[in-house]
Amino acid sequence: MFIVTIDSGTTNTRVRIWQDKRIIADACAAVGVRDSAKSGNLATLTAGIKDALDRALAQAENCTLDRCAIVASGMITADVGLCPIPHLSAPVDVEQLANGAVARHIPAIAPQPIWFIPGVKNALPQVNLANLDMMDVMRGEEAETFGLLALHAVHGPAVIVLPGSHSKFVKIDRQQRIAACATTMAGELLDVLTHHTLLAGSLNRQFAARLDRDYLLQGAEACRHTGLSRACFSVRLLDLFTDATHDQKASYLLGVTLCADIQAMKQSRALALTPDTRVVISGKPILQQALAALIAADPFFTADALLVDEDPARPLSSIGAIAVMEIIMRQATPHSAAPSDVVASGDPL
Ligand SMILES: O=C(O)C(=O)C[C@@H](O)[C@H](O)CO
Repeated sequence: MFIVTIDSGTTNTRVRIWQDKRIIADACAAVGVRDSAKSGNLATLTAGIKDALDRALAQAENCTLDRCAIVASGMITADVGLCPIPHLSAPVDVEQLANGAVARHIPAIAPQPIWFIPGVKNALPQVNLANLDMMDVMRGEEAETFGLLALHAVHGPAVIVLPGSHSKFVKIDRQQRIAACATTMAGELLDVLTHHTLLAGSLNRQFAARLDRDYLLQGAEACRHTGLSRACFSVRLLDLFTDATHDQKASYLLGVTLCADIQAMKQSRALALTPDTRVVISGKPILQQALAALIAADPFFTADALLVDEDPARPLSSIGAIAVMEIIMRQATPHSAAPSDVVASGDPL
């Protein structure tokens, strides 16, 4: 039996084919829900996923589509995705995630149903301005979270940090459930500032290759003291009036943006962090090191953060999706696709 995992976000989709817990083929497509949101239909997204699936299948020896179970996670289950599913309300464990998965026939992609994993939201009966800070959502990171828990000896209570375009801070409770999360737009912010503002000139349109800890901490301090916007402009001043290197300027900007992340994590009423809460950081090494350095320098925290390595052979999103798929296959859940579940790519959203 082969398992195909489809990890589809806002701009990119990755298809991997697995056999015996090993990736035997993979392909990427520059499509995501941004395409369907822009066009108002699913044609580009569907065609991109199908193309990536075909390319992956062409690499996979002895594997044909009819021998595959297919499982998908990410923004693909959002209102502008291939299979809109409401978020499950936290707390959610991996079994509940599997029970909430929906099978849907999408003949333009595969003859068999695709299992879609729902996202997770914080439990809040009604959202208003007074409690907005307690609300949060994720789609895709729930699979990554359970992937991380499957691979590493992390026991709740803990907060798992998944840095990305949207950084997620995911609270795990004692029962190894997702209890709540908080999202920031640190990755997108850093990307926009580095590539699409005046700072692009000061930073040569590049992120830091190596972390300069002093500049990181100074950037964070400036953000705390003068606010995000002024601290960002200080990168230009470093460029105009000092001989700071590229890595120093880029580390400073990293400190500015991540300072706001640490603040979000500490202030979140949904995460309810205490000084001794275990913080576990995944993601790119430079982001891990930067967040760990900011936590080490922050008197609020009494414990060092734990860094977990990313293994390209065992991507968290796929490991989590496979854990969900294995539960589905074990249970042989009867709620497979009804005829009304059939989606055609030309359907309007
Ligand atoms: O659930 C939604 O609708 C989101 O917008 C969540 C988004 O932040 C993703 O988690 C990014 O990966």
